Formats: sequence, C-alpha cells, structure tokens
Amino acid sequence: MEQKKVTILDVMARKTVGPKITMLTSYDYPFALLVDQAGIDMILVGDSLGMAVLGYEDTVSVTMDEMIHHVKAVTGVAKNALVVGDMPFGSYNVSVEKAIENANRFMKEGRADCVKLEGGKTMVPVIEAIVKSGTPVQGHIGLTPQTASALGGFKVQGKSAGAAQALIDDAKALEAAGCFSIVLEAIPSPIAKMVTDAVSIPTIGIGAGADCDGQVLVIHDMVGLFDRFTPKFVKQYAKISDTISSALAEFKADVEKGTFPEEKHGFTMKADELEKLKEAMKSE
Ligand SMILES: Nc1nc(=O)c2c([nH]1)NC[C@@H]1CN(c3ccc(C(=O)N[C@@H](CCC(=O)O)C(=O)O)cc3)CN21
Ligand SMILES: CC(C)C(=O)C(=O)O
Ligand SMILES: [Mg+2]
Repeated sequence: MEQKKVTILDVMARKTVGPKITMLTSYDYPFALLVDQAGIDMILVGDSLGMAVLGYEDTVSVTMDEMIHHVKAVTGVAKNALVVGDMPFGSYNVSVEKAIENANRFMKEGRADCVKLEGGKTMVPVIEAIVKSGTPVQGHIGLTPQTASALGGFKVQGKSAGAAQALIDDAKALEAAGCFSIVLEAIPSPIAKMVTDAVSIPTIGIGAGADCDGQVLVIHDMVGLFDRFTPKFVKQYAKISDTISSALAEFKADVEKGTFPEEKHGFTMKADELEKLKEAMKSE
C-alpha cells in the first residue's frame, strides 16, 4: 500500500480527527523497515537505545554521537513514518545555544524530522529557541528517565494533587512554547486525561492510560526482546527471543551433527578445473 509521509501537521490534526496516533521506537534498519511498513505514524529513535540495545544501566550516559549513529540507520528507511530524534541527557541542559546546535545535528546529520526532549516549565526557553530555529519539538513530561536520579528512580509521577496540577501546568507551558505534541510517561490515567483535555496539541502516552491522543512503546519490550525489567505499562505482543533462541539451538545442533551446511548451501566449480588442480598436485 502506497502511503505518504506523515507530517507534523498530520500528527497535530489527529487530536481532533483521530484515529489515535501510534509511535514505536526503532534504533536500526530492520526494525525501522518493519515499523514503517506496518503504517505506524511515528518512529522514535529513543535514548532507551542505551538500555534496550547497548545494555547500559540507564539512559543518562547515552551520547549525541550514539544517537546520531542510530538515527541515520532509521531515517533512510522511513518512507511513511515521522522520525523523532530523542535528545540525550546533557545535549540540551547546558545552554540554549548548545541545545540548538544539537537539535541541528539531529536534523542535518541524522536527517530526523523533529526532536524530543524531557522536561516541563524549566525547558521552555530551550524549546522556544529550538522551535524558532526551525526544528519541531515533542515534549516529554511525567516520568522523565534522564532525571530519574532526581525523581528517586523510575517512579510513577503526578500522584498527589499538587504534582498532578504541576503536570497540567507543564503541559500548557510546553504547548505555549511551541511543542507539536507531548509524551506523557507513567502518570495516573485520570491525570493523563486531564492533561490531554487541557491542551490542544496531541498527547502520546506510555503508562498514561487510554485517554491520551496516542500511544508509544519501546519496540524491544512489545516484541519480547528485552527482559531486564518489564514496566507494568508494557503489553508483550510477541516473544521474539523464544523464536531466536530455538533458531540458535537448531544451528548449534545442525553444525555439531553435520546436518548443516547441506550441498545446496555450498559453491561448485567446473569439473575440468578441479581435475587440472588434482593433476598439478600429483606431479608436485
Ligand atoms: N526497554 C525500555 N523500556 C522502557 O519503557 C524504558 C526504557 N527501556 N528505558 C528508559 C525508560 C525507563 N522506563 C521505565 C523503567 C521502569 C519502570 C518501572 O519499573 N515502573 C514500575 C513502577 C515503579 C513505581 O512507581 O514505584 C512499574 O511497576 O511499572 C517504568 C519505566 C521507561 N523507559
Ligand atoms: C519511552 C520513550 C517515550 C522514550 O523516551 C525512549 O524510548 O527513549
Ligand atoms: Mg527517551
């Protein structure tokens, strides 16, 4: 099916016209190809890369260079999906100038369509500057994994009346700053609904209930390729690791028994060339 590239305006319009927006992470060519072909609206090259693919303890140590490396692998293949580059910790909290420089790298080197960054009100000057410089920005509030240390871990946010009010205020501030959408991570479902109703830009939830304008998951979680932890909000649609493990066991057994490779997996040469070689070796 021929589809056309999803745009920022398409995403924004979905808040009113529906259907719900779908976003999944991808960090490389094979996943991005499958996600794009499935008609998912947005591909997030998330800094969850650090945990899901690079095996780090958290997302804090993920660098700009690592992000760009993976964004490049995704943008070439995404014919339909809008590609979001996730700005890593340290790339937008030093100065507004540095933040613009790094957003530019996502666009120029990575050929991303937009960037995402974590934080509420305090990020308004940075968001305004990046938007003014020409790069669309997706916000991200609630559980912000890059600042998990300050939050006391990967914990659900907005559980008190005051904290929930702050989230609503943050969302309004992000909209005013020019964000085209906002990720809501790990907040109570009724608060996510209130936030969604309070802004005119779409919200995309992960652990934020069914009333957001869209949903996002880490692809390795939803296909069963990551089992170091499973947040409550993950639905595992497949267990690809089982499929891969049985393929690996069969390969090992085949090679050890001599049943792989078969004749059809090998290469031949002309019989007379082989004869010539055998003759030559005899007379040596
Ligand atoms: N593979 C992967 N999937 C993710 O969703 C993800 C990452 N990595 N890395 C960055 C962050 C970290 N995330 C996480 C990690 C753990 C929980 C978690 O265990 N939450 C508990 C609730 C804890 C509490 O509030 O006390 C849960 O039960 O879901 C949530 C989000 C989400 N992001
Ligand atoms: C979980 C999503 C929203 C994210 O930021 C990531 O994958 O890095
Ligand atoms: Mg992230």
